[in-house]
Amino acid sequence: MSNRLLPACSILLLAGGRGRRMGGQDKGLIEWHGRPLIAWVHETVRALTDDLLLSCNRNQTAYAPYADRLLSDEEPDYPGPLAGIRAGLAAAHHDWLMVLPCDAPMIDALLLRSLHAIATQDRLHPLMVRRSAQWEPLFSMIPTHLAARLEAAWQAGARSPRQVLLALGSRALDLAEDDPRLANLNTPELLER
Ligand SMILES: Nc1nc2c(ncn2[C@@H]2O[C@H](COP(=O)(O)OP(=O)(O)OP(=O)(O)O)[C@@H](O)[C@H]2O)c(=O)[nH]1
Ligand SMILES: [Mg+2]
Repeated sequence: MSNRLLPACSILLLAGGRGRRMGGQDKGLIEWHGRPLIAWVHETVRALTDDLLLSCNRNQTAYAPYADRLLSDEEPDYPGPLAGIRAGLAAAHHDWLMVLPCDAPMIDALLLRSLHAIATQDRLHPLMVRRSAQWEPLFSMIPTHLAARLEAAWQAGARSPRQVLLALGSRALDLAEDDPRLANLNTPELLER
């Protein structure tokens, strides 16, 4: 069961950020309990897809072992995670794109299987994790046939993944606000945990 591919699902790991709160470090490559953050996420997702994409804007050589294909943003200067999602949707080989951040090392495969199972009950809409009232577009599933609509939103100036996925009719997967599997490591203090 745990080694089974998620049907029709590409996975995109987002590691294309500036890492300002980490002093400008490339967050996915920061070590946490002896390994880069991206290695923890990679270990969890590797067996789930045969189309593993990774969005990064620097250090391509270091990231290469953690994906089948690397993508980078078309626009310079870090336009935000929607740029990575846009590139991922255009590149994905499968009907669905699962989007995950590079800095959530405690994400687990059971949660990702649930996200996939619930999303694929409905072929039309994205599914986003929601914690209390907070939508989390970087833990999401997007049907790749929505690429053209996302592209239109991008061309119209949209840059917020949350707003775009809501406009595309995203459904919610409700999880507890303090669900440890979703913990994001955004600052050096959090790395001490
Ligand atoms: N492709 C791409 N991904 C991004 C961009 N900005 C952020 N991300 C990714 O989106 C996810 C969530 O972003 P943040 O947690 O804010 O990370 P960050 O932007 O590197 O960090 P801060 O500069 O401190 O906000 C991370 O996995 C980032 O790598 C971007 O401009 N392009
Ligand atoms: Mg950011």
